Amino acid sequence: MDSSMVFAMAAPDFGLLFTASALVLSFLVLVMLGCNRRGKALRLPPGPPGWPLVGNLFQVAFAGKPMIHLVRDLRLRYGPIFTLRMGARTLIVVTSPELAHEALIEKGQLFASRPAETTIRSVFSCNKFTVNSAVYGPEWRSLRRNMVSGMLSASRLREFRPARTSAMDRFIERLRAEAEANGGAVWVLRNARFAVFAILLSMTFGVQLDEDSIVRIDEMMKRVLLTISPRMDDYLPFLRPFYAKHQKKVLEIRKEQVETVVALINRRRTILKDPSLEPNAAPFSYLDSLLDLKVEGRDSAPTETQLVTLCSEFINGGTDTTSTAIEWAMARIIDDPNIQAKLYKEIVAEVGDRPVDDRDIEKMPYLQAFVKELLRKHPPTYFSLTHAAVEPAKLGGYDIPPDANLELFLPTIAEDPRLWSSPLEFNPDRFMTGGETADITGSAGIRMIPFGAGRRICPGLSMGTTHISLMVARMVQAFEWQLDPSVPKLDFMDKVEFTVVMNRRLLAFVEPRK
Ligand code: HEM
Repeated sequence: MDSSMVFAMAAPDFGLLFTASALVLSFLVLVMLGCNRRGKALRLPPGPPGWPLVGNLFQVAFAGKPMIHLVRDLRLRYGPIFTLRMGARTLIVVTSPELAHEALIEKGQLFASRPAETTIRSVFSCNKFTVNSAVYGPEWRSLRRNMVSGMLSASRLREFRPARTSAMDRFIERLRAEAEANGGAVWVLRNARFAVFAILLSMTFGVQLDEDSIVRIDEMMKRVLLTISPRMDDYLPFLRPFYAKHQKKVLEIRKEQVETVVALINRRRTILKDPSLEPNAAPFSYLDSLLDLKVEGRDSAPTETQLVTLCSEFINGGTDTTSTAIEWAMARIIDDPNIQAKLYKEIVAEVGDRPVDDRDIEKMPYLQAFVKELLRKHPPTYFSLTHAAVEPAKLGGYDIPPDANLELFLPTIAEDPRLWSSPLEFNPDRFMTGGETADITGSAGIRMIPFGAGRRICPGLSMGTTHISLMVARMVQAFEWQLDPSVPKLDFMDKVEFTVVMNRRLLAFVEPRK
């Protein structure tokens, strides 16, 4: 989820960039002599020595491996908390359960804020007017309270059962049709992503959309996600003038997003005035909760563009995270026929032929253990969203200035050999009765926190786990899952693509069960 870990080198003017680099080099001597007096007074966590001005930026960018892998090397060398200076930004990376507990639980309030946004992100977040980007304070509290009570509570989750069930039916039919057309082959991530996106769209606007419209909106949202990936000038602000062309493109994409989403907002407004126009529309939607929302510290309800931003946050927050989990889930199920057999046996014993729905999940301990192990071994994001201290703070005895980006690396927590037996093994049985336990909220101690922990914990935790469990159950109930016969063995290598997906897209072969 932490996109500050990837560089999207959005085509700048390389001639100008070269000139700028030459200028920078000529300034280096001056910089070496004078810069960062403030930093000297602080005792930051250790980290690799960097160059003046750029810090460790080029070492990280040209390390030959992505940040998600580099972190493991760096922690061996510098310990469980280390500093990377990425140009103008200071990243402090936390990799151990003890330090995560200190930051998120013991000193939860102190580290509950978010750092300054990049210029592009500010455009898409309406200057931090979203739950995920808002600084810790009354505005964040209002927005988050509304999202949780308005949409993510257990009762709302129940109300949307019909929409979820019909999206699941369509999902299984899509898989069936794709398999029939391709000799049994299906692309797991693409189909899962589409299904989750459709559910979140209908929860956000309460309208039924045809497949073409869903695809069109999804493509637009993907363009937005690509656009907000960090650029070099986020770390080296003096390069900003060289990204003028890209900045123009950013504003065009924002305009496209606003136009697309405003059309959906207007459609919902029309339905609210006269429900008979679309009898299939849901009685409630996330948008409804926002229309007259009173946000602490603001006089008026959200503006049109703020509504666009908040609705987009709801849809995007849950789409890639959930669908990524489904891709890893099916890979594990294909890789270990024993797991698939146990899941299927439990489903048949619990519901027989009737399609599984979310009420059944609570009665399926093996499915729940499988989903827990899935989120332990394959958290959809390896970094939690970036935290920031509300004031100068200490962590692990080191100084953490408020303008530093605090990054929590989740896999090393969930694979800590001091906390887990055989941590690298994928073994759902570890969570069956009498085995290991893990409270994924982290409040009873931090052992695995795929949703973060503390005040900024993911508000979509229940919905996310419900969707994953339900999709896995429906997929195993409808089909027998097999390995692509042209591949000798599954490759569990990972890569970042918004979330952490399989390096080699999962193409699975399915056989309908009946
Ligand atoms: C498997 C599914 C999901 C995973 C693994 C996941 C993971 C995360 C993580 C790691 C964070 C950062 C927590 C922190 O800052 O410490 C987060 C925050 C957030 N997530 Fe999720 N998420 C999932 C699903 C969802 C869903 C379904 C929604 C809403 C529809 C959602 C909305 C959010 C929001 C709004 C935040 C920001 C919370 C805040 O800053 O107060 N997520 N999520």
